[in-house]
Amino acid sequence: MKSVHSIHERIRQFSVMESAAIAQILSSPAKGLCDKQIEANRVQYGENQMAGNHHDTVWFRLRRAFIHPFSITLFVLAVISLITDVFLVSHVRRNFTTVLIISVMLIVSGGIRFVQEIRSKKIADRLTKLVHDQVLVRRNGTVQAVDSEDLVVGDRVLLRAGDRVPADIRLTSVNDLFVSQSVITGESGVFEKNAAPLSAVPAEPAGFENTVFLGTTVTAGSAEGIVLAVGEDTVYGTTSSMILKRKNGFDRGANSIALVLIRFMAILVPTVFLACGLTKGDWVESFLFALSVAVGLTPELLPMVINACLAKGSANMAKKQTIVKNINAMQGFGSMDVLCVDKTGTLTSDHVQLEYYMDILGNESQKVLDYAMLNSCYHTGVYNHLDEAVMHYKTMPGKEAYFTSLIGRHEKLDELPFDYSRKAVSVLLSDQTTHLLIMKGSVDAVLERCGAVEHQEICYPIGTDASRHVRAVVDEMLEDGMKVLAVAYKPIETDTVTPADERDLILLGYLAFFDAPKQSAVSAMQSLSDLHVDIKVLTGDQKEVACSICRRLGIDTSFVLTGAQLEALSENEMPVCVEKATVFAALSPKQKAQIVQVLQENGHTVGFLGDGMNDLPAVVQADVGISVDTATEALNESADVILLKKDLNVLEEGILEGRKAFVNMLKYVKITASSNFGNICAVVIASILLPFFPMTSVQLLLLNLLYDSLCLILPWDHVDREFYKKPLDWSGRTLGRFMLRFGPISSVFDLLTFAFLFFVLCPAVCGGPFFSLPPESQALFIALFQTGWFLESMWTQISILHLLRTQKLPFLQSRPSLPVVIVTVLGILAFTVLTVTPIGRLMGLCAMPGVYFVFLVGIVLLYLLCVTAAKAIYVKKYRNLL
Ligand SMILES: Nc1ncnc2c1ncn2[C@@H]1O[C@H](COP(=O)(O)OP(=O)(O)OP(=O)(O)O)[C@@H](O)[C@H]1O
Ligand SMILES: [Mg+2]
Repeated sequence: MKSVHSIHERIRQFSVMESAAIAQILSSPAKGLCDKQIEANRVQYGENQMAGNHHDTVWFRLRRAFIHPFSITLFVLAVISLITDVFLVSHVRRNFTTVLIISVMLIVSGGIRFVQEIRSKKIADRLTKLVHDQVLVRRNGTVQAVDSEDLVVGDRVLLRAGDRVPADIRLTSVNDLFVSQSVITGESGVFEKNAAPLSAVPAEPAGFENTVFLGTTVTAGSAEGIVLAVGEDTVYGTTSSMILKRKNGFDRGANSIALVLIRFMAILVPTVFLACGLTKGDWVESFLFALSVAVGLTPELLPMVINACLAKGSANMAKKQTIVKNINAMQGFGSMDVLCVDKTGTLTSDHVQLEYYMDILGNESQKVLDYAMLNSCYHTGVYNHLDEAVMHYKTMPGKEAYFTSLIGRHEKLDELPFDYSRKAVSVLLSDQTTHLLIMKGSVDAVLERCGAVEHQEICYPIGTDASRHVRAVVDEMLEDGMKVLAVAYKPIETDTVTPADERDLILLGYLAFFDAPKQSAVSAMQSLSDLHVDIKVLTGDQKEVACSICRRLGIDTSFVLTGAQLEALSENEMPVCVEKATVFAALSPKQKAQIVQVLQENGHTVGFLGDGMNDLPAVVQADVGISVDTATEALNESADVILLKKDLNVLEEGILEGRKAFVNMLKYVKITASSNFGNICAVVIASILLPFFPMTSVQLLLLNLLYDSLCLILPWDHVDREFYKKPLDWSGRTLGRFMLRFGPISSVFDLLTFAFLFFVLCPAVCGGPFFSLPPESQALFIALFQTGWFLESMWTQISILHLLRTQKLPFLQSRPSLPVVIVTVLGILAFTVLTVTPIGRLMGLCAMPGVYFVFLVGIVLLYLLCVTAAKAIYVKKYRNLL
């Protein structure tokens, strides 16, 4: 096994070399690789893909379609029958039919699976293409955008703020490059990188100051570098399986379902084996029969039905502006009961406007705007809506020349990029005569670094009095829901800046941004709360602004928690307070994630919708991380779901689709498992009482396969509103009770059928009770009995599907979709006809006398009546059917 951090030898060696030497060794000229070299390097150093993606090929799907417990059981049966029916018997008695039938079943079931898998894969591929990661590289002398998976060692990559680093890259030139590499090293905070060779090879990834690693994010600046390692050779590739947080809610649910079924099997299968073995003495046949029972009990098409439901759901969501990147997150969508959102763009319009630029007393001031413009223009961090709003002034008619000349007169020397814990950004500029440090940021962050205030070109030392004045001006704007930033500056001698220089600044004034509350958010929130999804607002903005906006949108602001208050909470208070509050303000990125985590620990399935770099930790932490397509690449890369439009209404539709897919999955699992369980119980009893097997292994498997194939239509079924008006639980928790309530009812009717067949119908047709008959008539007796049960099982299973797919009266109050009706009706007809065809005869089935169908209709109706009553009791007791 590889060590936790395995740094590729090439990266280690090259870290101490000049970049020109590296370029020569990797034959990577300054104008980039040529096509021939790209292919050569791909062959030599490999592709930029992780193992998981590689293996998801057509071959992989083919293997998955054909190798699983169901097909293996069939295969074992085929081999055994090959030995007993073909090899061990004389030439004349040789019989290939069973082997043939089983082989056909194998191919058909694998084929259906395969087609379905390929369809799902196609949908998934199409969706991921929509959100593909693109990188800028220099190739053939031009700069072009390519998929990050196409990168090869030796490529020259260009990086900008907001990018997710696409490979392990040695930097060749940098421009104030800052990266956040917590994915690799676990340390939070941003680190500056440079392009100079190191003096010695460091031991830890954190020490490689001239290398950026796959998976880390560029928070500020820009750079160019040569790719040294791709795919699994990267540090991320060797550690990702350990570090990457898996969204495993889905697997957890699937496992808990499997566990319930395994428990049932563990009891039933040995019972069948022993019962048959002891009563019939044929242990080999009993073993095969028990094996088929085990297979019969599993909803073996479950993975396929799930895939089909999820793929169908995600395709529907794509039509509604929601792209599901991680298909397993669909389940999260179905069970999500708390949705955390940020403020800008979600609750407010996305167009933030700079409304006022003013001095410390609140009068308009051109100097404040000029300094803000210089700051926004020259810092190279991830741009957000605030910078855009400032820069917008540059394009105003008549102002362009003024601002262009202002910016032209200044030259940038250095910067301290924006980060969400400091909540401020500084740039160091030179205007030929002096060096000027200009800072803009949250009022608190800037004010605590100021030693003086400036009014009409005169500086006054800051006193307690001044800060009270400052507060008065700012508070008024905050109350109106404005976002306020402070601007400060100081002349400085040096050519570079460090955080220590950010003190004794002179406060110049404020910028007030207006961000109108979005009226459509009100109705969206109402419909989300109708769907029982709680909304919580998590913002980095000040409490006053957040409250003002929330109040205008009708969000409860009676209990608001700020970042500082959150920090002061004890371990016991935390879960209670987080549960109670609906608005959280002045949060750091880490606190956003912390809140999501606390909510998860409280038992919620949490979604998080955000669009900034500061939302990244929370998006990763959430069960469903949602971002917007205009968000930075790093965020989109980590999100499970991407909205093409940042709008809560879009999300509501997504949630509904998720839940519908989910209901159809649950229908399949619960209905199939319970009717299989009922059948198996009847088999156990019958095999003890009867002198022969109530059904052959092959018949049992065929019944199972036919029924399950019909269920493949379920993803296309309508879903009743009652089922999706609340978040759903994906687990085996209620599966057991569902099976135990509905399964035995079907067993009772199976046993009634057995009695009718054994004591009435078969003796009447064959001319006497079983034991009094000669062997040929006994064979007919058995065939009639087995066919009778085959039909009864099939008819009841299909009709029960219609009964249990809804809480209401089937057909009258809740209609299944047309495809479901067609498939099930045709299914019943086809399988009934099958019993009189030559294929049916090969499987030991035979034509039933007409009178049996009269009995069959009667017994199915009686069965449906009983289940309807049981359903009413079940719904009354547990309030929900599925
Ligand atoms: N470009 C910027 N320059 C200076 N300061 C900034 C900038 N962007 C944000 N800030 C400061 O950081 C704080 C938090 O940022 P922001 O309001 O974007 O957080 P947020 O959680 O993303 O908010 P929202 O919920 O509205 O999206 C702001 O209130 C502001 O003080
Ligand atoms: Mg934001």
